[in-house]
Amino acid sequence: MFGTKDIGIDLGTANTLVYIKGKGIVVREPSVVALRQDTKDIVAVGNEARNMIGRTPGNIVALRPMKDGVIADFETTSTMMKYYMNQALKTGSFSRKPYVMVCVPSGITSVERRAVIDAARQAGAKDAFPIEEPFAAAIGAGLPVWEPTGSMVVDIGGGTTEVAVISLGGIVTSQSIRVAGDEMDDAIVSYIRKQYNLMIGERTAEAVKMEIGSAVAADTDVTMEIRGRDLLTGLPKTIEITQREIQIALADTVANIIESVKSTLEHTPPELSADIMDRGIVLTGGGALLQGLDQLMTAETSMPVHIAEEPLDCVAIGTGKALDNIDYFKKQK
Ligand SMILES: Nc1ncnc2c1ncn2[C@@H]1O[C@H](COP(=O)(O)OP(=O)(O)OP(=O)(O)O)[C@@H](O)[C@H]1O
Repeated sequence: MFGTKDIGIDLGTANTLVYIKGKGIVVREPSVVALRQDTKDIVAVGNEARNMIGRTPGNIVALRPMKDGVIADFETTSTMMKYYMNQALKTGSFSRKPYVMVCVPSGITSVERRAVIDAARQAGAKDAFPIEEPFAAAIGAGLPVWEPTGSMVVDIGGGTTEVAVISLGGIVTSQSIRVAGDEMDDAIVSYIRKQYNLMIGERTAEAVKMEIGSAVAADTDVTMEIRGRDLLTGLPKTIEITQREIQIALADTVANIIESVKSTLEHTPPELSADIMDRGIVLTGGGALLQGLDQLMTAETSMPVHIAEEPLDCVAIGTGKALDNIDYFKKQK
């Protein structure tokens, strides 16, 4: 049995969360880094860097190093992780070097995975272990992953949607698609551009999605004002859009996510399908919060669908809880 100060890190494409056993989530920041372009020196990390997206002068760039589920810029990713780990280490006195469990996006290569683990060691871990995202999400959602029963989790993050069926501590069947929250934002940007000749930023699109986005037949009375740049005049302009329009804008992306759930179910052994039928499909990740997505998925799959409690925190909590079974991960290594 290990001490209560081990660390779980959810290195997500959109958000990075750090969980300390016995303390809960101590860091929750966007996975964004601002760099000076010429020297590559880091100017800001997290919220401060996020506020710079789309607003930087020429020599500074604010970027999401893991956007799209792949590590585009590996050194920056490692530096960002070390920065967050150090922040977490500062929040408590550690009697010894902590064990660290890191959840990495499933799109990354084994070389990149290795490098993330090395970066955690360099940042002060006694040892570090990788954990697969849907597995961590399922643990965090409270699913009985170690038991001989089928559980299905759909983790809809920023860059990727992971669909997995888990039983007896292993992933039986899974799918990972690069369609998730970011793609919803892009769909809103392109809808507004086509319909209104208005260019809006990705942060505005995300705000629209969170406020009035919907996966099901939506209300034309629910509206929101948005600001952007008129592509014809080049001047700033404000328009009003309806929830129904955003539902139309998001329809293809939502259909892709539901399609991957259906096809994973088709590849699921019948005994496990029966278990999932009883327990229901569990949605985690920020995308689970899209209004009506659970309803639509229920209608399309004929399965019960539940949104996990605190969907944005499931992966981080799962990495932390996985530390209770650290022997299992040591053996896997
Ligand atoms: N209320 C909401 N409605 C719709 N989408 C939301 C809501 N809240 C957050 N999101 C979206 O959830 C996504 C972030 O989710 P999350 O933090 O789970 O991703 P991540 O773990 O960083 O990414 P990945 O799983 O790809 O590594 C963002 O695209 C964000 O816009």
